[in-house]
Amino acid sequence: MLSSKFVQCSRSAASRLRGSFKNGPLRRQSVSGGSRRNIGSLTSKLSDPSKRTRALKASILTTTSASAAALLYSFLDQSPGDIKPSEVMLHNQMDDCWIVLNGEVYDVTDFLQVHPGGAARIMQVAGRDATRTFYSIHSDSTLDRMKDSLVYIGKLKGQFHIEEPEEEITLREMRQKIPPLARIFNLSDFEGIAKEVLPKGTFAYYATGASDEFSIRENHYAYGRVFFRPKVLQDIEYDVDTSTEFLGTKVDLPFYISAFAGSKLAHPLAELNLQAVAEKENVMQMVPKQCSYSVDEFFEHVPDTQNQWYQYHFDNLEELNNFPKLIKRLEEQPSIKGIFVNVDLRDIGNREKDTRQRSADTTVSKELSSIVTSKMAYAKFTWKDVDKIIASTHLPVCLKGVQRGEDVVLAAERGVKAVVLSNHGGRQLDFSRPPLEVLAEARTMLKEKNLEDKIEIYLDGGVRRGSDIIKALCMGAKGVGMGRPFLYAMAGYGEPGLEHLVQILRGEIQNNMRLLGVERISDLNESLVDFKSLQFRNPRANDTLYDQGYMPLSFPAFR
Ligand code: HEM
Ligand SMILES: Cc1cc2nc3c(=O)[nH]c(=O)nc-3n(C[C@H](O)[C@H](O)[C@H](O)COP(=O)(O)O)c2cc1C
Repeated sequence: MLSSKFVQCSRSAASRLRGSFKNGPLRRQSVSGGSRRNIGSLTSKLSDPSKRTRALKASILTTTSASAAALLYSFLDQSPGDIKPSEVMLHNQMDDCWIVLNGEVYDVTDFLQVHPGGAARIMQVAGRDATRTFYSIHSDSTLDRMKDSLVYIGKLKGQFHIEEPEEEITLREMRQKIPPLARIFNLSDFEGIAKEVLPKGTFAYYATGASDEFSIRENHYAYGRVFFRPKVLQDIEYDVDTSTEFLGTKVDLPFYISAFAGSKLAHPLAELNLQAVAEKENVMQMVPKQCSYSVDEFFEHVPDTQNQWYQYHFDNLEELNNFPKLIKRLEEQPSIKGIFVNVDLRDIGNREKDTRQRSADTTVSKELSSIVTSKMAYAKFTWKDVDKIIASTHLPVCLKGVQRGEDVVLAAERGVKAVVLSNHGGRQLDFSRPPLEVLAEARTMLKEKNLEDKIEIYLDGGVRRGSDIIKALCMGAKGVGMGRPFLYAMAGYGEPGLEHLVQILRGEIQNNMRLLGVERISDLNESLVDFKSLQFRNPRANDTLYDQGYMPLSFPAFR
């Protein structure tokens, strides 16, 4: 029998948002209660002499007029509840930064240095009302969770005059003309639409690779170097079976929704959209650490019967030390069938497209454009830590971001249950090889050591067609992950877009299987592909005459 929780969750993400949350609908939280609670400690922070000096110094740096200085002095004495927008606007520097959230003014100067999204993101709204920007990215619980890291200044008096930016007006108009889903034939179509309906900055954040973006392109081109060797005249039914097992869990399709930050920029319901579609289609969802909802908020909406993995990475040593606590929480969550820990994040990749776009934003000062996002010192994380994690849980422990055959062998020898061959969608080390190439290498090395059955191999990056998925499975992958296609589909069309994406891939996979002459996923094998050219990387020489003459395939037209 279905539990009431299951019934609740089988509805669409949107209907759930309208009122079925156990603790009331997700909405902006009024911070007034919380901020009052914090006033004691915050006032004491303000009365901290070093903070006063810093505020004073910053104001002298940022203001030149005597009246502005007078304003500052008056602030030092004032009680919360009467800070004018004009005053907030004075605090818009790295060493003196205020923002407004839900009508409350916060000093975030110190927080800038530790903000997981980097200082530059906050500086784009320094001295301004950040509410809209903040909630377009963060979960409703983030503010409550992090309040102790901010210094509360007081209540805003009046409002900021906010003009709707021109870009937003244009995007709204584009959305009114968006092609119907019936005109979306493939995953690239979603990308073409997302480019037109997302703010430039958001699209750049999604689309960016690292440096010169060789890896991001090669991820995809590698699939173009593998061709099929179909078997004809096979005794197969038309109704082919696309189901398979991931780490012993039955799923209906051989791909999964990979983990990615920033879903809320694509759609307000963010990961709940993904969860709803994954549940409906019995597709594996890898839940990201950087989810738009807290762990408890999110799992409240996940039925016990759903299949999910959890992705985690260690921003700092504290997170590594606290991991056993999180593992306990994940073990209590029946939907979680595996933990995937990133091993490709010793530093953040040089994501130039994203950085360049931000620097082009006229609202960002020159000084700011030189600040690179998220220059974080990720925690040192070694094979010994992997051993400890494996020993601490009964959940399968898996590694995401492995990039050479030798490391797959090491992982198998140590009891890691699965690896994802991935270069983070080309966002980390440029010129790291396409995962499809690493797959071929890893399979050979595992075979040599008789370790083939000890570990499952998944891969992600550049997968855009059902045929890509089939090729990877033929070459020995257990399943294939995708990131950007889901973000793009969600950005244009929300949950129906995601549903459409799954249907497109299902159709392509079934079609390919029939034409290859196989009935089941387990029938896919190396004899069905010719990958002799896989190693012949040719990062497409610029054949400009040819390129100009070639008529490219086009995206759907706007109405
Ligand atoms: C409005 C200004 C802000 C912007 C534009 C912004 C942007 C971002 C972005 C883009 C990320 C994701 C980082 C990544 O993908 O690598 C992030 C993460 C994060 N930010 Fe902010 N942020 C802002 C203000 C704040 C404030 C005021 C807080 C604290 C109250 C905060 C707390 C966090 C936390 C905890 C994370 C880690 C992910 C999470 O747990 O949600 N941010 N931020
Ligand atoms: C915008 C964006 C954010 C991402 N954030 C994360 C993340 O937080 N954790 C993670 O393990 N991988 C993250 N990834 C990488 C994806 O999990 C996946 O490896 C990659 O998207 C696969 O390439 P594809 O986008 O070409 O399918 C992110 C990818 C994108 C595009």
